Amino acid sequence: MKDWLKALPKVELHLHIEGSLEPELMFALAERNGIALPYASVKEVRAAYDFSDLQSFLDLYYQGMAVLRTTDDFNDLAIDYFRRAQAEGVVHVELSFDPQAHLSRGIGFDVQIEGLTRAMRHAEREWGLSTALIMSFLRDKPAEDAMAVLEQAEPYLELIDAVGLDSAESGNPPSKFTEVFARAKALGLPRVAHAGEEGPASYISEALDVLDVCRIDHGVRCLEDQELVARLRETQIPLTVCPLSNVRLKVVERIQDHPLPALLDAGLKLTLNSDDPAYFGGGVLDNYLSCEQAFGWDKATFITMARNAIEVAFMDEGRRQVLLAKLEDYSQAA
Ligand code: HPA
Ligand SMILES: [Zn+2]
Repeated sequence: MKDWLKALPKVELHLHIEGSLEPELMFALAERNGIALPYASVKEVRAAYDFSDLQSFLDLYYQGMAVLRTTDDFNDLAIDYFRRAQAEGVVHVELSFDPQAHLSRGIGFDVQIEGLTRAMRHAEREWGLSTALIMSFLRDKPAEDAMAVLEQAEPYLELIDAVGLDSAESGNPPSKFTEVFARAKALGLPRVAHAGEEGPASYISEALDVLDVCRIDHGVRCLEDQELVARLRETQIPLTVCPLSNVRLKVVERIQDHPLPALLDAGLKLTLNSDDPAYFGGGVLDNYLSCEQAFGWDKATFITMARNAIEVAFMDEGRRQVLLAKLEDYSQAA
């Protein structure tokens, strides 16, 4: 099954590119930029990744990304991830980035976007990997800051496929960003948002009602509201679920306790993703494998997950048809 899951054409819809920074690259970039790290070794970094909740992770996530300073750094970060992703059978990646977390360190928007989009072009050329870019707003910062970033992004809108909402969820409801998301919509940008990871089910409803999102990142707490579950089933709004992330951030205690089987039983449109692979113990394939081990899902279930992701990805219709056909061929051979 491992080989079969590896060769299954998989799509990654929920990936924070800054969360793909492996300790080895963190050290290399720190040296290149003359930055001192608070760790003596790669081993020490990995040992520090013992999180009690989302905030304890975010503290290290923002600390780690401080090694990213130049266009080359952003390029190298994304190339490093794309190389690993394609090697584990990922055929399309939607990477989100957190411009505010870099602007606040004096790193220009142009530096970030030029580095990331150079890597995206390289991935398409070198590995035939298609990509999309999601610009995420930090929900624990004022909405005015997000609006300012959106304004700054306007010259680059051609390069941005959607906007998102991430960082500390509790106490930062989607409605805080009503105007920002309305502006993004007016600019023609599709919208997604993290909701129902640590925050309540009502944040998922709010993201749908107020931000008019087309996908929910995480969304696992929807099960606390059966009316919402019915709505998600009827509309087939996709959830980008990240099981290993949920274990590492103690949203659930063990993978066996994860609500994925209940979400599946409820008829929801689910996809499997990695979130922050360098911090949570693995990429997309590891997330698929952990579900196989925990829930014993059959091939048909994994094919459905992979197909869901292709169906709801931000990709052109030609590419979507190619990937659907590729998946169909693969499932026939199964
Ligand atoms: O898992 C996450 N949740 C919220 N914000 C984030 N930013 C990076 N990863 C995450
Ligand atoms: Zn996330």
